[in-house]
Amino acid sequence: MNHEGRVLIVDDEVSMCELIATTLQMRGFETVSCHSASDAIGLIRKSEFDVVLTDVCMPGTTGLQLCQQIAALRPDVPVVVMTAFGSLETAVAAIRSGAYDFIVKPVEMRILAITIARAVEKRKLTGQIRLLESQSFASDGDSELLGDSEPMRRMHDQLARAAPSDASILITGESGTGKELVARSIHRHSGRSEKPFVAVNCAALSETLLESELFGHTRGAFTDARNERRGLFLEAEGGTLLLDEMGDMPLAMQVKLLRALEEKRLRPVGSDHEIEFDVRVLAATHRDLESAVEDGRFRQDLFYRINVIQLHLPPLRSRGADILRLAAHFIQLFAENSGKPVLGIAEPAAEKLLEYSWPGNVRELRNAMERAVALTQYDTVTIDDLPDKIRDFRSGSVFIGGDDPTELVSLEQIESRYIEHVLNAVNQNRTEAAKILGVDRKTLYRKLKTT
Ligand SMILES: Nc1ncnc2c1ncn2[C@@H]1O[C@H](COP(=O)(O)OP(=O)(O)OP(=O)(O)O)[C@@H](O)[C@H]1O
Repeated sequence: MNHEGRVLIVDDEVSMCELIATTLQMRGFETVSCHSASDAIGLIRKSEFDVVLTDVCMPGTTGLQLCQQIAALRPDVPVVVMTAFGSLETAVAAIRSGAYDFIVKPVEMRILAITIARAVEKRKLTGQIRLLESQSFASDGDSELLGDSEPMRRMHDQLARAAPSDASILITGESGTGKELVARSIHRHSGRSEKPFVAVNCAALSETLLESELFGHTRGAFTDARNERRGLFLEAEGGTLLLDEMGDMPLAMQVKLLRALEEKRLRPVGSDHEIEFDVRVLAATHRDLESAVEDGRFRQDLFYRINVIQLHLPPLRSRGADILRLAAHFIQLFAENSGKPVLGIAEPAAEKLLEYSWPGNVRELRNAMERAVALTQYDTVTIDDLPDKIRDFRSGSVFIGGDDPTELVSLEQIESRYIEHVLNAVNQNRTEAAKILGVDRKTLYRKLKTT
């Protein structure tokens, strides 16, 4: 890909989009245009961009709201906002909404090109810093894998047995259940603990970037490759490499990865030579890889290669009293960090934590406790310090689904609505849904087909 960066242009005025696109293309940028914020979000979810350039005034979702959505969805993608001349308030609001920069309309094309180039550069730098941070994560107190509930004990047992072997391990579990923490723990308890632990998020990078990130590249392999890069496999030499969000790896990359793993050799992008490596590979995913294999989205041969041992992290809602142990641990951590004398949690608040369904798992609990410690006016976390979602959560109601609570429906309808409800709760993971529903996967598929 020979271009300076990929820019998404969002403006409801088609002629404006065309003018900007031509200007940027002439300066070597690749551009994609769309005419509404909702189309922009759809494109950002599907494809990789280095910068988003958006107008503020658009019918429907405004450019400022779009900034906020991108900041939540893809904080690594800088947004440049076009504001009307003389409207300083809008420019300030844009920066507050998470925009990286703004340019004033009527747009001066030379300034536009410089601003976009700066934003692309910024994105590259942040990517490198994140990578460094993930590599230098020390094994401090915050990285301990807490939990004493039955499912977590089983997990700890399996971890202790699997860690010293050199086998590939597939770590599965919903988002926020602690998969990365488990990977670090496997590394610490293995014969490779003195060597590096390196983690890479396969979902965050496009196919080309991922290949050069993993295998490295020679100088001049592509436009941006001013220097040679060793790649993460070689950075992790002798140690452990975690391929996080493995279920999102592009199919073409899966082929290259499988070859490298089987031959224990890799070829840096742009090089004629293969290099041997010695790295233990761990993979983590919140997706249902077995279904992905059945649907042709994940290669079966690669699945067998990485799934030598599987460690499954149970969702937080099934860990019983661990919820309170973890809450206490996080309260202590944030109380120490903020210097606030918060000692524990009041009973009604504790009951709510046990009742709640925790779709975001341990990460959600950690965030809730950080917020609660900041908010509380007492020496304990009270029910008022919990987010509304948790405080207002009602469990135990009879499940009917549908919009009308007085509606009377057939058992068959309840079954199909409940299946849909469970699938939504577990991110469409059919293996996990079948477990919760107490049926095997084949039965679940059959029921899905008939509904
Ligand atoms: N058992 C645990 N004990 C203590 N802290 C935990 C535990 N499990 C998870 N955490 C904390 O919860 C947060 C989320 O964990 P982690 O990033 O490992 O989850 P994950 O499953 O890899 O998430 P994702 O699938 O979204 O990448 C981290 O801050 C981690 O330290």
